[in-house]
Amino acid sequence: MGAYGRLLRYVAAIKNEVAWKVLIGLAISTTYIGQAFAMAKAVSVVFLGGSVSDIAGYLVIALAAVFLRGFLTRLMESYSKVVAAKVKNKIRLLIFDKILRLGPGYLSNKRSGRVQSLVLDGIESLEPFLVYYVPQIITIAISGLVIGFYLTLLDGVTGIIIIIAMMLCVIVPYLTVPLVSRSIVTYWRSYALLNAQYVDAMQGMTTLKAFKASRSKGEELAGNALAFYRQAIRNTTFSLIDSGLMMLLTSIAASVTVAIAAYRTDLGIIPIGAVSAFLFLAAECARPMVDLNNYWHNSFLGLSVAEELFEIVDQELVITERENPDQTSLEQGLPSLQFSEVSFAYQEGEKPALDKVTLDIQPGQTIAVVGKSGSGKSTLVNLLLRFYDPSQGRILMNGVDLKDYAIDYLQQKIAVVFQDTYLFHDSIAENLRMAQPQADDRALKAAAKSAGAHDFIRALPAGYQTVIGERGATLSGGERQRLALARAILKDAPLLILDEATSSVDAKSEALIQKTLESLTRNRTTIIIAHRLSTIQNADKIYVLDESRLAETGTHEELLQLKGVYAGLVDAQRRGNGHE
Ligand SMILES: Nc1ncnc2c1ncn2[C@@H]1O[C@H](COP(=O)(O)OP(=O)(O)OP(=O)(O)O)[C@@H](O)[C@H]1O
Repeated sequence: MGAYGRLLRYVAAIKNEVAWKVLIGLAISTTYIGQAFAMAKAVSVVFLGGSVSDIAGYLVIALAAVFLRGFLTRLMESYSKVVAAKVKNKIRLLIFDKILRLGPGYLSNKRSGRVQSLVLDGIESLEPFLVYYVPQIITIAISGLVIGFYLTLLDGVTGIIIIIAMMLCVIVPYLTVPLVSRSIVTYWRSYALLNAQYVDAMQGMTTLKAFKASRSKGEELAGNALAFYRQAIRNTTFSLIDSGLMMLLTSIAASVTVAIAAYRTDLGIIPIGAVSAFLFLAAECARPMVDLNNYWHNSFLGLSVAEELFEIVDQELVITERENPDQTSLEQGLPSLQFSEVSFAYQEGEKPALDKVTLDIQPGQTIAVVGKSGSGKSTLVNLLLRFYDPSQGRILMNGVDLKDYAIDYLQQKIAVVFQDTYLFHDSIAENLRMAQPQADDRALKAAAKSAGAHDFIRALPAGYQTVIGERGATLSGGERQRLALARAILKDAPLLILDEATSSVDAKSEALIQKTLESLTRNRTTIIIAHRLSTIQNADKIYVLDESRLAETGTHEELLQLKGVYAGLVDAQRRGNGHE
């Protein structure tokens, strides 16, 4: 079990905490042993005809052990929670960091609900193994050996029997691993599937309602919920059978030990006083075994989840940075950009999204990229941001290959307004500050004014402090776009990319934004991707993509004269707008 061994490395990372847990665990075991020992002594004294006053001291010790155990158990519980929070947080940060480094390319093939259940519930399920099982097995090994050794001193044969029985209790649960693990893996998969479908349904609620598909989606979810429920029951059944067997085994082990001790006493091999020691201490050997088995069971889900988590940890980074990457070449004036014979396909062997595309953009130019839907326009942006690397050809910025830049440095120098604006469930101010965390309120307002967003923000109940819901759900499409534009303006980067940035705003706002853009693009290199061709007529150069290839290049007038793809697009748009 590879994941099992690798998880132990995470335990090594918290070895001090584990050591403390073992110490507290040993202290708890000592109270049990002390209590059992005192009771064994008391019973021996009574057996040998002693009075209540003769056993008073033992009873006080037993009582003190009970109180001390109560305190230690509480201490152990709260300490375990602190350790658990710490280790889970560490693993979550590790996974989150890796997913961020893998980038959008990795996530585009994953379901958000699946990733969510893995990072939240999945990591949560590692707790029993990391925080409980491992320290418990160390505690048992030490306390069991001590008791076993002591009992062996009392009687070698019975002592060895109890040590063997304890070892069996540790080993036997491993025998049911294949059966139980299969059941738990299925349980986890059905849970993750249900979660993914639920998140999908919630996100697509409006579509489901609009297409009257909510009933059929609901039925599908109910079907999966039932499958999950059945799997959960099956799982519990396996678990109960297994822990029942374990209890039976430990009880048999304790009873057989006591019976053997009693028999050997009867034969006169061991003294009568030793039987009571076996009576109480054999039960003490059995008790932590049952706990251990429970922790083992609870660990199972985590062990199956760990395999998936390690898949992410092991996932090779497609986008890498070279050693000592360039972090200076974008400081020299406005950036130029050269795409030279760039080809790229999202999936190997599939039709390329870009096919031998060559662009030459001079510093400070405003260029436009147009083309039919699916012609590859947004893919250019994905490559510029290094979400993906070209499969062939090179992209140079200021004469340096994008692959030679530090990724953070490169991305800092590019401000993008994406086609599908993403706003977070936070205040407008914080959403804007994502572009520049130190920006003061005046800078926020100036950016919002330039993007034509200030007036609508002011009209909101809490102004810039208004929380706008997930994906900016409480705003209109146009308002979301204006905020995204304000965010890009605030970033103040030398390369500005507008991917359909004004497609959802009304004519009045667009006129205002166009004016802002004119001043904004004056001291920047700008790439505008637009469907509405009226917005890019003044671009220094227009690149026309068709079927992933660069079909035409020129100014608006030059392209119209060509009477090719661009002229066709303009014509189609005019007719669509009723200008014919
Ligand atoms: N993440 C992805 N995984 C696989 N294929 C993708 C992905 N993103 C885009 N594609 C495909 O790549 C091609 C180019 O897509 P791209 O988004 O660049 O087109 P576009 O010109 O920007 O289209 P639109 O104008 O509709 O936004 C399309 O065929 C599209 O289906």
